[in-house]
Amino acid sequence: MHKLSIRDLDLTGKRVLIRVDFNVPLSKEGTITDDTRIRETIPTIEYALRRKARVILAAHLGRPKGKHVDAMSLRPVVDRLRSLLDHVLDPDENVAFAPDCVGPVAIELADNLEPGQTLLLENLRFHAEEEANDPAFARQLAQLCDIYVNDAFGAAHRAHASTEGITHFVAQSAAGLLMEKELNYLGKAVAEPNRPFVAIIGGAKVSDKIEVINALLNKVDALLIGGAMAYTFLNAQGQTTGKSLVEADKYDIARAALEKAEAREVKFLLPVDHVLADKFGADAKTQIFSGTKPFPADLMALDIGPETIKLFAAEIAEAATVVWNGPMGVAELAPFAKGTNAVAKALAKNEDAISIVGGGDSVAALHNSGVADKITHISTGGGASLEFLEGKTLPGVATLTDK
Ligand SMILES: Nc1ncnc2c1ncn2[C@@H]1O[C@H](COP(=O)(O)OP(=O)(O)O)[C@@H](O)[C@H]1O
Ligand SMILES: O=C(OP(=O)(O)O)[C@H](O)COP(=O)(O)O
Repeated sequence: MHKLSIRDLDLTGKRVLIRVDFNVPLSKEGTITDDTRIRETIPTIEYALRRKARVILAAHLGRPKGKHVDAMSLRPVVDRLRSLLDHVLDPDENVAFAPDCVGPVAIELADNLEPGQTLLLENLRFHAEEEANDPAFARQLAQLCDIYVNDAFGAAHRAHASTEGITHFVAQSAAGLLMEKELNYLGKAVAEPNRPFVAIIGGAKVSDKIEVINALLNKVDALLIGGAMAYTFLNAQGQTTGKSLVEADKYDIARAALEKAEAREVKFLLPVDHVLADKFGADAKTQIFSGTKPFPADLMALDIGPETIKLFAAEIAEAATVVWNGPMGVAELAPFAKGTNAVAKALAKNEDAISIVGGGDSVAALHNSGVADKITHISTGGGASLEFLEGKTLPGVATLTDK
């Protein structure tokens, strides 16, 4: 990588702001259900603390849309972070928390940090200026630090104030250890992928990821679509899908992708059966529904069905490289986790293939399926890894200081 690395810098005594991706899945009660993203950043934080940096951590959680939302506070992350840093911190040392990511309190807490101490800032996205990449807000973040490090690979596809704007107001911007690891691994894995190359896309961020599908069609031999993403495609093909999540303004993109797949002879597999539910909840009434007839109007699809599982598993068994982002259904609720678990197991079974799984919820689901240790690379980025594989320049990387 031709970008400055945290390893190139003298951190001693400096206020080092590390942008991390702590966008972890939370239970309804607000407990962290998968801490992979926090764990994966520990080497960078530890590296800085051991060199006596004054560490300031900045992150987002969820999509609060510029408002303070209690359920999306980063405060619950403090305890987990403290325990994961136990081997580095003094026994009586705590991770400090700033209730706002900018402003006088954040400045005072950052200035008062001693070398080797850590401060976590409240959710950046409680300010609309973060996603708007507002220069004045970026400058406020920059005022907190002497050096900026981006370790948030999972958010590197966003040109936000904390991932892009801030770099214009600090002297040095470097990649963290996790960022370097992800870029190195993903860069090598897909430069010359072993074929057949299969991509599996699911999840709920349809408008973000549907555009990526078009680009992936230039690279892959087969594309398997599950999760909420599937219903925009089925709808675009004329099937009515009840109350399933669809994004009607994306039909044209969906149709174009289907046509491109046909023209390029890329296998494009959509679910052929579904688990339909009367509501979004663990106690929903469910039924299996197959075929192309209209779904009952009052039901929604929350998982792929058994025939689809067979179809997808057969494709995965033949693959030499598999990239997977986005659960096949609402995997955080047990009645709708079967499809995701089955895909995870199919991936684990194909031990000869290079398998790459990315995304906050996908990785959480992978851990729940009990086969995470059989996956070649678990990435902390879903959308970010897809955009990187597609060959796009990630704004959060492009803007770092050149070596
Ligand atoms: N059929 C579906 N209908 C509604 N939501 C779904 C469906 N399938 C998956 N989801 C939701 O998708 C979310 C994960 O999607 P996404 O954020 O794109 O994945 P990742 O975090 O792995 O990148 C989960 O919260 C899950 O409930
Ligand atoms: O969870 C994330 O992305 P992912 O769901 O694609 O893995 C990142 O933290 C980015 O979050 P965003 O998609 O709300 O910008």
